[in-house]
Amino acid sequence: MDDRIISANLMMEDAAVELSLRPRYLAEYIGQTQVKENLKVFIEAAKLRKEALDHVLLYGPPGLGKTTLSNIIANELGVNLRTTSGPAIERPGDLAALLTNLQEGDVLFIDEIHRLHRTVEEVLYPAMEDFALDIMIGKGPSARSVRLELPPFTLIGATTRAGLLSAPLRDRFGVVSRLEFYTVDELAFIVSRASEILGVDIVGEAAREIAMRSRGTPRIGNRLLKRVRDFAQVRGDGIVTHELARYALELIQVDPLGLDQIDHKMLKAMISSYRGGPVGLDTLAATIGEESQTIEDVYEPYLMQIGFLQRTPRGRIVTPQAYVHLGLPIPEQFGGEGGK
Ligand SMILES: Nc1ncnc2c1ncn2[C@@H]1O[C@H](COP(=O)(O)OP(=O)(O)OP(=O)(O)O)[C@@H](O)[C@H]1O
Repeated sequence: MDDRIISANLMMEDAAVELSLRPRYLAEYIGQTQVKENLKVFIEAAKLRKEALDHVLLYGPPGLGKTTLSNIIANELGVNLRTTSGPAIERPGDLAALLTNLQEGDVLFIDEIHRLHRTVEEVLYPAMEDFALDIMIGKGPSARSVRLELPPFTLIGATTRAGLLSAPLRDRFGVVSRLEFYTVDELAFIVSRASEILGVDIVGEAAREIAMRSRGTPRIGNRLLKRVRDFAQVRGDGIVTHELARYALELIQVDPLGLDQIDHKMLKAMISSYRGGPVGLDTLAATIGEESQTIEDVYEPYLMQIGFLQRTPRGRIVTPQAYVHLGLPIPEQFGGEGGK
């Protein structure tokens, strides 16, 4: 179970709050400027032509706002949104049922689209390309295929692993957008906005402190805000001051760059057992008792983003910046004093 407070994955406790915090229009959606600007034009053009928007693929690490953006796209287009996920569509018939229930221009959102079954994916190709379903009727020699027309619709696919998408599926998306980690300024804005909605009294520096420790991810920012609010209510007078935010974040063991105990454990294990690397992903996973895929999808992207880890063909390497952050001497191969 992934229950780290700095996990970008959706947790049970997030669900209700996220609904209330989710921006509903592009104008309220903070950051991701490039993606937003492009979408604004494509949405406007589709509306002018009274056509369905081209299919959209959103990819990037978890918690950056793919689901939120899909809701916004449907809202801006003024159409219905149907939501499902790759693993939830077990048989081609399940997808056919979803598709035949769409109205003209509707948005179908498929989260984790890289996990679609191959047989389901094949049904999706003609649906995306020609707005048609090819259905097999009968069995054996008398079997024949019947083509069913679908209303024009927009498929939005979301994935954390664009590399796992098959080429034919990827090619059928007209718009492919990569979501990036958020800057501290953007996150501070998101945390302040969430505080307003949740009725939390917070000073600007405290929102910024939370933002700095949110690993570039709004979902984490919102979660840290809720925990800090608890401390303000129980240990303080309800107001989230800078001092209180720092105190609470220290107690919940999220360091000034948003690293938790597991990040520290992983980096330290790489340093003490493998002299900082290179170390292979599977070896690393076994050493710290985590799944390789979790390390690769969830933890590593942020450590690479802040320049603490580097991926090389021979494995992962801890960078000098990480040694400095952990308060360890920089090794000789980086021109440091090493353990001397
Ligand atoms: N640009 C943004 N501005 C304001 N809040 C945001 C933004 N992006 C995301 N959020 C907040 O972060 C929460 C998580 O976003 P969302 O559920 O869309 O992430 P996601 O990328 O779909 O993650 P996953 O696919 O892992 O569920 C939302 O409820 C929303 O409150």
